[in-house]
Amino acid sequence: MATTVDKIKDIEAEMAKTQKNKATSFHLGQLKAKLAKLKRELLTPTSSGGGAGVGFDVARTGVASVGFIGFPSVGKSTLMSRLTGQHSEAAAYEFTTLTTVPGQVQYNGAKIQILDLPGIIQGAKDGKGRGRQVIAVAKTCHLIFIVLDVNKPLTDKRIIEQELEGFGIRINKSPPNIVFKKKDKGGLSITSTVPLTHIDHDEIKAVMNEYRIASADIAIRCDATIDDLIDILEAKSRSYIPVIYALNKIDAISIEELDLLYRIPNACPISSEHGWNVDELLEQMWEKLNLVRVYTKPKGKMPDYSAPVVLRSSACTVEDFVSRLLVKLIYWSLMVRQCNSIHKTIVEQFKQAIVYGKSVKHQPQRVGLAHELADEDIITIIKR
Ligand SMILES: Nc1nc2c(ncn2[C@@H]2O[C@H](COP(=O)(O)OP(=O)(O)OP(=O)(O)O)[C@@H](O)[C@H]2O)c(=O)[nH]1
Ligand SMILES: [K+]
Ligand SMILES: [Mg+2]
Repeated sequence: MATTVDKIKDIEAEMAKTQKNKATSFHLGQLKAKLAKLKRELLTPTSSGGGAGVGFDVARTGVASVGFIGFPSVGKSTLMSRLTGQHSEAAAYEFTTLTTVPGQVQYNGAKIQILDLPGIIQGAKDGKGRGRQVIAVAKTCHLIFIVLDVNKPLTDKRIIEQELEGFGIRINKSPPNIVFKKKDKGGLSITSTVPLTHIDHDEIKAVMNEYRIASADIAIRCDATIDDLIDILEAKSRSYIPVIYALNKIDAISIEELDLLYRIPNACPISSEHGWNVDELLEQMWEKLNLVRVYTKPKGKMPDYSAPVVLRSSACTVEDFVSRLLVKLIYWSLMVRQCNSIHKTIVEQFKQAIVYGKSVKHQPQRVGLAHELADEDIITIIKR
């Protein structure tokens, strides 16, 4: 019986020899949808393999995690030790690192977890080496550093991107602006707010047919490709993750070569060994993570600027803030054995919050639990 990998190869071969035109667009749409389904099958963790495994899953700490992806010996572990002070074995031979090595960096008052990972090789997404487990860990990170050795061909960059994309990771991209709503009846209704230059309705129908979707509203609000549409249908297995290209070992190249590297978007040239430009890398990391620092101000007192509560921008409401405080409080009360004194959660006791900062129009402003906080806001919680 043909394996999933064989089936994928067959479809890719057929797509390569099919020219794109009006007559073939239905067929091509169908092939793309089939391919996406097979790839999902390949990457879904089963008891017999796939997913993360022993030595790969580590406890998550901090407000966000950053994973390192790269070919062997590009300097991932050297960078890890440089950033965190946590030693990760580095050596001149390939596959020095064999498991996930966690470390932590404290930046702007936020604890950020750093995950040094084993090197991957081309074909990792198809099950070569431990690449699948490694990329599975990266897929759960909030930011990925693609570490590249500047002495090696720049085509390595593209190969790594393809490996990540093949795993459902979308790099430095937000989800396509397509609103998809499945219905019980009424057929397919396809509308678009911009001219579609990459897809026609035949292709869309072929994809829907392959996914056995007979009735749905599809509102396309960008010049989408068929891959964008499939990304929406496969939303559960897609992760949109920011990436920084850490271009390592610049100590080994000329100034002229270095100039060229500065033109690459989302990149940061560094030397892990010498610590060159690592500050810039941390700054870029901070920007990409888009974290929200909130300072607490006890009523009638000055704000506490020494220890912000740090939230991710995807969960930064007053309620998220309060829950975080609660976690800290429970932890603290466990430490001093006062569990019984916290019988009511702060959320239950919450009356309102008084906020100063970028998230509010008036300084200060009274807000409720659903209010979204912004970076460097100051908050006072008023209890019932
Ligand atoms: N010249 C130079 N060499 C470096 C730099 N960073 C790392 N190296 C060297 O590159 C080699 C590989 O470094 P590692 O940190 O082990 O690389 P890795 O990517 O973790 O390798 P694997 O774990 O095997 O995938 C070592 O000999 C390092 O000393 C750098 O900035 N400049
Ligand atoms: K190495
Ligand atoms: Mg290593």
